Amino acid sequence: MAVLSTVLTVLLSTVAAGSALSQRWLVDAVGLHRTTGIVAAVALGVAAHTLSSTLERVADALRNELVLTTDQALMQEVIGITAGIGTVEHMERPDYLNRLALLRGGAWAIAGSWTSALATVANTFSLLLSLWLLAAVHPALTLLVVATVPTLLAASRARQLAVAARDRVGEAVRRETALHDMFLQPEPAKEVWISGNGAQLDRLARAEWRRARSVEASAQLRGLVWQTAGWACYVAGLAAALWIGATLARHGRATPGDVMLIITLASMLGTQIAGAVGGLDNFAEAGRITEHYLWLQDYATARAGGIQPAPERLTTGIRLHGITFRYPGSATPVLQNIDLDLPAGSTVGLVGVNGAGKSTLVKLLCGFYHPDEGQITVNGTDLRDIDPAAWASRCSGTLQDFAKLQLLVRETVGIGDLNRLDDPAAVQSAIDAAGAHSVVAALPNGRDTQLGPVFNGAELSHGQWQKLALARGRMRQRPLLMVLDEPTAALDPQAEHELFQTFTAQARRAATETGAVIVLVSHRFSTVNLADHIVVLDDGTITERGTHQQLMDLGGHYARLYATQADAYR
Ligand SMILES: Nc1ncnc2c1ncn2[C@@H]1O[C@H](COP(=O)(O)OP(=O)(O)OP(=O)(O)O)[C@@H](O)[C@H]1O
Repeated sequence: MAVLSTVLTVLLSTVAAGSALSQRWLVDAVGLHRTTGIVAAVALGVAAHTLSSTLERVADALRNELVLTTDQALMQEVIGITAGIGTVEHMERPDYLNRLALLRGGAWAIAGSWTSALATVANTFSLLLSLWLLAAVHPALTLLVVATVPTLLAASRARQLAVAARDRVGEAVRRETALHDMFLQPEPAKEVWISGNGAQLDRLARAEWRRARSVEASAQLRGLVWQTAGWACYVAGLAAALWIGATLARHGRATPGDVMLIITLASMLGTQIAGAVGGLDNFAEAGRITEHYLWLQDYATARAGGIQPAPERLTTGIRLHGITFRYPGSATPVLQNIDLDLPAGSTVGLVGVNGAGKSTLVKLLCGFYHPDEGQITVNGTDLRDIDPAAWASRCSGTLQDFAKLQLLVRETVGIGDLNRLDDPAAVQSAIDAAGAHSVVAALPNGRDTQLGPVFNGAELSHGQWQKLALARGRMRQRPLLMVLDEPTAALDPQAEHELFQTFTAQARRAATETGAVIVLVSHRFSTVNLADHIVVLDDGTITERGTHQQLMDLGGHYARLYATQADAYR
C-alpha cells in the first residue's frame, strides 16, 4: 500500500504541471487561431483533470487504509508493551498515563507518517517543477521561492506552539474523559444517578475541557498571527511575480499563454507550500508521538522484571525482609518495616481494621508492586529476579476487587487457567470447589450461558458474580501462592466460614504437593482462626502474630476484637 501510494503521489504531482501547461497552450493556440493546438490543449487539460481526480480518489482510499492498518497494528503493539510490564504500578502513575493518552490520541500521526513524508516530498517536487517552468518564462520569477521562506518559518513556529500546548493540557483532557466516562459506564453511572451529582460532575468535566481548550486556542491564535505574517510575505511575492509577468507581456517578451502560466503556477505555489508544510507538520507530530512511544518502550524495558523461572515447589517458603511500601505518587508509607516468614505449606490469616494494609501486602506478594525498601524472597530468591509472568502463573485465588467478566460462564471461570480453558471437567470442578454449582445450574444454558447485560446475557447478583470469581481463582493447578482476599463480603458468616473451610482443606492438599503458602484475609475472626498463623496489621505495621490460641492468651487487640465479634454473633 505504501509503495502504491508513493507511485500515485508522484504521478499526481506531474499531472498538476500538465494541467498548468495545457492552460498555457490553450491561451496561446486561441491567440494564434490554431484549431489543432486548441483541440490538443483541451484534450491534455481534460486528460490531466480526469486523471488527477481519479488518481486522487484512489490515493485517498489507499492512504486511509494504510493509516487505519498501521494505527491498529501500533495500538496492538502498545498494548503488548504495556502488558509486558511486570507490575501494575505504572497504571497509577500520572506521567505514564499522560504519555499513554498522548500516544493513543496521536497514534494516527505515526500511522500517517509515511503519507505525511510523501506529501512533503511530492509537494516539494511539484514546487520545483513549477519553479522550473517559471524560470523558463523568466529566471527572476524563481525568486518567488524566497517569499516562501518566511511562510515556512512561521508555519514551523505555529506548529511548535500547538504541540507544546497539547502536551501541557494532556492531564486536563484525561481528567475530562475520566469524568465524562462516569456517565457512560454502568457501575459509576448508578452512583452518579443516585447521588444526583451528574450536573456538578458535568460542570467539572466541562471546566477541565474549557481550561484545556483555552490553552490550546491561545496557542492556535498565536500560531495564526505567525502564519498570517508568513502568508503576507508570500502574497507580496505573488504580486511581484504578476507584475513581472505583466511587464514582460507589455514588452512582447512573454505571450498571453506565459502570463496565464505565471498566474496558474504562482497561485499553485501557495497550495504546494501548504501541502509540503502540512506534511512536514504531521511528520513532526509523528516524531513527537514516537518520543512517547520510545519512552514507553524504555519504561517497559526498565521494568521488565527478572528472568529466573518460578520454583517448582516452595521449600523455605516466602519471606518479607524489612518491607516498606508507598503507592505511586504518595509520600506516606502504607506498609512499614514488615518482617514476616510465610513457611512453605502454611496457612496465614491477615487481620486488621480497614486501611491497615492487608490487601496491599497481598498485592506485594502477588508481585503487582515492588517494595520501596526491603525484599520479598521466594525460596531465598528475590521476587524481583523471578520472571513476573512465571510468578503470576503460580499465584491463584481471588482478590477483593474481582472483575465481572461478561463472557460465557465457562470462559469467565476458565480463564483462571488459560491452558485448561476448553476443559469442561476442569471448569466444572472449579465451579464445584467454589460452591458456585447452584448459580451455574440455574442459568438457561449452564456453563454456556452468556453473562452480563452488555452482550445481552444473563445478569447475576453481586454474590453470584463473586462465586464465579472464586471459581476462576480455583482453576490453577500447582499454585505456589493462594490468596483469598475478602472475596466473600456478599456471603453470610456461615457461608463464608464453610467456603474458607473447603478452600483451606483443598489448598492444604495442594500445598503438600507444591508447598504452597495460603493467605486468607477477612474481617471475620471465626474464619481467620482456620489459619496456622495469624498476623495482625495496624496502620501498616505488624502489631501481633501467632496462632489463634497464642493471640487469645496474649489478650491484646486480636483477642478484644475476637471477643467483640463473638458477642455480636451470640
Ligand atoms: N492504589 C492505591 N493508591 C494509593 N493508596 C492506596 C491504594 N490502595 C490502597 N491505598 C491506601 O493504602 C492503605 C491500605 O489499604 P489496603 O487496601 O491495603 O487496606 P486493607 O487493610 O486491605 O483495608 P480493607 O480492610 O478496607 O480492605 C489505605 O490507607 C489506602 O488508602
